Amino acid sequence: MAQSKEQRILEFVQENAVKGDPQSVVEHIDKYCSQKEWAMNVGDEKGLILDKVFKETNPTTVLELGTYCGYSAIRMARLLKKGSRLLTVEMQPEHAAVAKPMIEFAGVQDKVQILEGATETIIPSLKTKYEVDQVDFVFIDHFKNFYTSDTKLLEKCGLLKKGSVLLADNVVYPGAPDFLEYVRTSGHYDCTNYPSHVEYSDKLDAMEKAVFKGN
Ligand SMILES: O=C(NCCCCCn1ccc2cnccc21)c1cc(-c2ccc(F)cc2)cc(O)c1O
Ligand SMILES: [Mg+2]
Repeated sequence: MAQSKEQRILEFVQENAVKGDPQSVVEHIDKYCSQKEWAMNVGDEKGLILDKVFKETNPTTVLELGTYCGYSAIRMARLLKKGSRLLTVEMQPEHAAVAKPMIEFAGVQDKVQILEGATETIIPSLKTKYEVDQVDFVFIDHFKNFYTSDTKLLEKCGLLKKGSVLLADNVVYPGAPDFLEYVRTSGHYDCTNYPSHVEYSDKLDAMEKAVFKGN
């Protein structure tokens, strides 16, 4: 079976990065995807925005929608305080199959749990099956047309508390116009836009922070 791009990224990391060093793994994924093959990691430019917002939030329970190769999960896990955990949802098995060894190579497997499946089935099971009470930080980076429905689902399932932070990637490109419309007009969120660029590109993009104001 021919190797996938995602498997090539993993191999490059395993052969060049420092095992157990999440920063080294992040740097090597960026190196490969900026110099060899483009891939849809949040990347180094938007990654610095993710770091900043994550540090400001200092979350205990983190949810990520869209794992891909594990880049943003590793980027966040390297900043997680002791006793905190990150749950990341990935619907595509071939991506989860790369993210798992990537997360293990980075040495953050004890903080990160990959949940394989669709968000619409996993989100309603977080409280019962994964012992989640509420989430402090949600990084949204999966199908762009799922951002709004999954945000509403998080609300409905009582997973958000006053101050919970949603940070959404790609709100300009590929774009999530209905999500922007919803969080900016629903009255339930305080929103901030962070202009940036598509990973490893000069195309314009942005991230949107939406802080839940409580029910
Ligand atoms: O499509 C993107 N991401 C989504 C990947 C698929 C998610 C699948 N998935 C995972 C969990 C899950 C749960 N439920 C349902 C589906 C689920 C994406 C694309 C670009 C991009 C593409 C072309 C271009 F020319 C420029 C930019 C850039 C990004 O940063 C992106 O994030
Ligand atoms: Mg993205």
